[in-house]
Amino acid sequence: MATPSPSASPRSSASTGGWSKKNMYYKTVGDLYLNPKCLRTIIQKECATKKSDETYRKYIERLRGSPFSEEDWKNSCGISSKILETEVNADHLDVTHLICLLENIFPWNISKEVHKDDVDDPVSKRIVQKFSGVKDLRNEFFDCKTAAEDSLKLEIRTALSETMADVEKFYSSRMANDDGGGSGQNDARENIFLDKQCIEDSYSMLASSSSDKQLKQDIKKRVEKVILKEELTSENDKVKRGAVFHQLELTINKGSCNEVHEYTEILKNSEKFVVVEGVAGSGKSTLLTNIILQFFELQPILVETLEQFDHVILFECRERTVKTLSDVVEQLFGDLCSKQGKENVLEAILRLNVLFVIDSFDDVNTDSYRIVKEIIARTWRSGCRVLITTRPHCMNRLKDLLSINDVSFSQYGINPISKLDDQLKFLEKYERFLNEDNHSRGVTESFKSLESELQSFFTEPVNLMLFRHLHKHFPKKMVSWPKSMGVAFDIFRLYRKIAVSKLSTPNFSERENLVDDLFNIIGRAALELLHDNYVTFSEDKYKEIKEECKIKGDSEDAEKIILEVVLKKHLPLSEKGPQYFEFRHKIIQETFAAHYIVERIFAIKDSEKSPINSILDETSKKTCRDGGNPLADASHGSRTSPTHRYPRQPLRETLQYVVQELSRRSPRRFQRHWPELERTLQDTGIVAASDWLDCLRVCADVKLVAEIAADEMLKEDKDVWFVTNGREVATVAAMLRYVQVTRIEVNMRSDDLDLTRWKKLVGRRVGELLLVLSEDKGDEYKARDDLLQPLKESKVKIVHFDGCVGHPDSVTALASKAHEAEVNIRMAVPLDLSELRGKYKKLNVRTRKLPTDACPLPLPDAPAPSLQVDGVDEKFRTAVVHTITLLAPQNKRFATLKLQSKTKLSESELQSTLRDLHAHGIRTMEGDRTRIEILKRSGLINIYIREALPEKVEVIKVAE
Ligand SMILES: Nc1ncnc2c1ncn2[C@@H]1O[C@H](COP(=O)(O)OP(=O)(O)OP(=O)(O)O)[C@@H](O)[C@H]1O
Repeated sequence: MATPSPSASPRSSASTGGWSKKNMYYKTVGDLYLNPKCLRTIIQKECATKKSDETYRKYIERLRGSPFSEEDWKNSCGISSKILETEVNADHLDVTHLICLLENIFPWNISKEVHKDDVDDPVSKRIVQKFSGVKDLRNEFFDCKTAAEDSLKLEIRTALSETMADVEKFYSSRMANDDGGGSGQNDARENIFLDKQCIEDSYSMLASSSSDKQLKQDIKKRVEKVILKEELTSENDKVKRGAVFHQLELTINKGSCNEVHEYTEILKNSEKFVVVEGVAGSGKSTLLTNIILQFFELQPILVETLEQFDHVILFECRERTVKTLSDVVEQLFGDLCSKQGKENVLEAILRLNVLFVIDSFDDVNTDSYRIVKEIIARTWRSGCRVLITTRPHCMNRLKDLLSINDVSFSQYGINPISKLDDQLKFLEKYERFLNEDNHSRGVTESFKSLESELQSFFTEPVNLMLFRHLHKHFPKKMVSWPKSMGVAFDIFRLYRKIAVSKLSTPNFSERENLVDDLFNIIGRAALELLHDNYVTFSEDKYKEIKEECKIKGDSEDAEKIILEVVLKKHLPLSEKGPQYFEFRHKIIQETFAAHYIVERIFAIKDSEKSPINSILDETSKKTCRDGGNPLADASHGSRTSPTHRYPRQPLRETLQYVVQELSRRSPRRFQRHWPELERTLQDTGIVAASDWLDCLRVCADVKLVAEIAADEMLKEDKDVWFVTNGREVATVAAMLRYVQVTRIEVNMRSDDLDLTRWKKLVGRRVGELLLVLSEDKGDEYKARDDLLQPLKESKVKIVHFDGCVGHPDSVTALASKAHEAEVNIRMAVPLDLSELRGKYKKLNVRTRKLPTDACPLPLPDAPAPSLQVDGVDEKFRTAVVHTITLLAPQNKRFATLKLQSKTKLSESELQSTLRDLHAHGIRTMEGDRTRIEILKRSGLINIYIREALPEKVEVIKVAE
């Protein structure tokens, strides 16, 4: 291994002149990457007769001449059996699986005389053993980083070079036997071994402070040029992304509730993979670009632990200009790659701490899917991490891919922007940046004046952006905007208006007709591209659309303007990479395609039997590109109608927008075409309950969709429906029209709950309801009594309530519907809870100190309630005793008593408090003896008061 020259010392050790421990560590990690590399090359040689689409299981079965029984297969391959059953490419296999493959292939190749001289004392067997040895050392190294620093590193290197030497000998003699030596031998060597020196040199370049700085500067310049700003429309409204970025919240789903996190915590945990799932337009790509801008210090760094990465590499799955991961690397490190070779540079990069940022897994094509798999396989045991986004319907597919590769990951969802305050902040940022203060007041005022139900439709950034644009173009119409969840049709109307305004033809209706003709062409192109799974397309395709528009358009200008309005040129990060084109947003492509289908439906004669299928079949016939859709089979497999030539999965959202637009424009036509539409939706993979729920989110006001979603939920025995955000309030309310289930569990921030939608849900619910209303930290005593009022007139049965209550009417509402319930109340003001008597099986009350002049408000006594006093401060004794005695039930018995304080309370004060309470006759049912318990982590204090009062009250600290 070459020793780095002083000039190439990495930046972290620039002052000391030597390699830092971190860099040595990653250098060794890098060496270990030669191990799988070498293994893969051997596999390729040993599998010379394997067909490219043949799985390894099938290949081994072919070698042995008979299929495996399931048991034999599992015995032969153990944990690798699953992946070898489906994988066809060694690049996607990790060391464990590669070794297993070699173990299974060598014996057959020996018996089949591929290695005829290797029968006695087989060298191949020793090679496999040696690789296993390196693998064990490698695992030890990764599991124990401290030990890895010293002797282990040496051992690894020795074992690795011995293995390599054996491999080289083994294959060299074979090559010599095969073709008499000469050039063949060298070729064989080159195939097996990467150029270590080049890797070393690239690594030095990437890791040394001066050249790394230069490389980063070069990339930074391109990032600045390509992603620092976003062009919103063609109307000269470029914004600096950092200035308008709304701090999104992320959620982690914990069963029935969502845990909310700031987006800045996204890399805080240590999982190798972080998956961010979000509906169309929820801000996934924007989040990633924001992280990239932070990494290159084009914005202040807020994302925790981002600084620990040496490089960030962006890969967009909709890309079609690269075929391998080394191509992706070449896009960024072009010069270095032309000197050292892109594969060597990639190997060097994998020794560093690199964050791979992969956007839109749902858009993968055959090539980009291969690259994603390569990233998974090659970053599995390195210092690299991966951040990947997807729309929800491909989440399961991504999960399968990760789990088949044994990759653990954390999964976040993007929280909808539900609070009015946040929605306004989002809008204001854009207007302030675009320097449209007066207009801004207009936009935000206009938004404020919308009915709250309408406001609650704008929970995705893309919708809020649309609101801005619509306000600008249809200011008067905003008030009368229809209360449908969908905005797709409005997107289309907006673009039509912008396009019409760009034309110079004096006659308005002529302009409109021209735009309609041109949008028809663009809509058809949008559909054809989506049909073939293309979100980005080449310049040739762009020119083709342009030519067609030219034929239709009266003037060349018209077609130019319109293409500029709807499409955009995508600038690649790489200087030399080919440019490509796309719609301004995928949603725009989808809405244009949907509009095209709807227009065709309108134009078709009533007698036409299956208009939607005819339109789609016609599209299939026209398109001849093989867009490759690796997710199609797995995500809906047998659900795809065998009668269609191509999978229709890429049209999933488009057809949902068709439902939305058609039902809005012509309920009669919609009813008539629904049976066919339903089947077509199924062909796109909308089959399971979760798929229909997804569809319902887009068209919640479409009764037919709600009915199917509800039915599917029941068919799948989903007898408890969970509601964790505003979207689910709407979808569950829609389904409740048709079906009642055993229980509905609502667990969300009260701020995210829109009153109008909530009233609908409560009004339609008959039966059990679990209601947990949480507040942001610090706001635990903010009551939303308005949310409890609708309970009064409802037919719900509250079985669990957790929330803050601030008015006696809310207690009455709760008491009227609670039955055998667990009730956890935070009292915002002193309240009489006696109405709850007989309604609960457990009552936990939290309160702050009551005012000195408050009168007694005894809690019900059976079953004994629990009480927690929050916000206890240093001089607490009197106030705490006063509060507890005022709330004590008639029999003075509490189940438990707790105090919560932000500051450390003095033990003697606590002991005196307990004595005072004892003197007032207060007792607790829990606790074997009188004592005080301080919980170490939370600081919560349990007070146990039994009859016997020891002279010195024990204060003990316990771990939770
Ligand atoms: N956090 C944000 N702050 C400000 N604007 C945002 C934010 N997120 C998204 N936007 C705006 O909304 C638009 C749509 O967002 P984005 O493209 O990131 O959504 P997406 O989830 O990646 O959509 P898709 O799944 O359709 O690809 C962006 O072009 C941007 O203008």
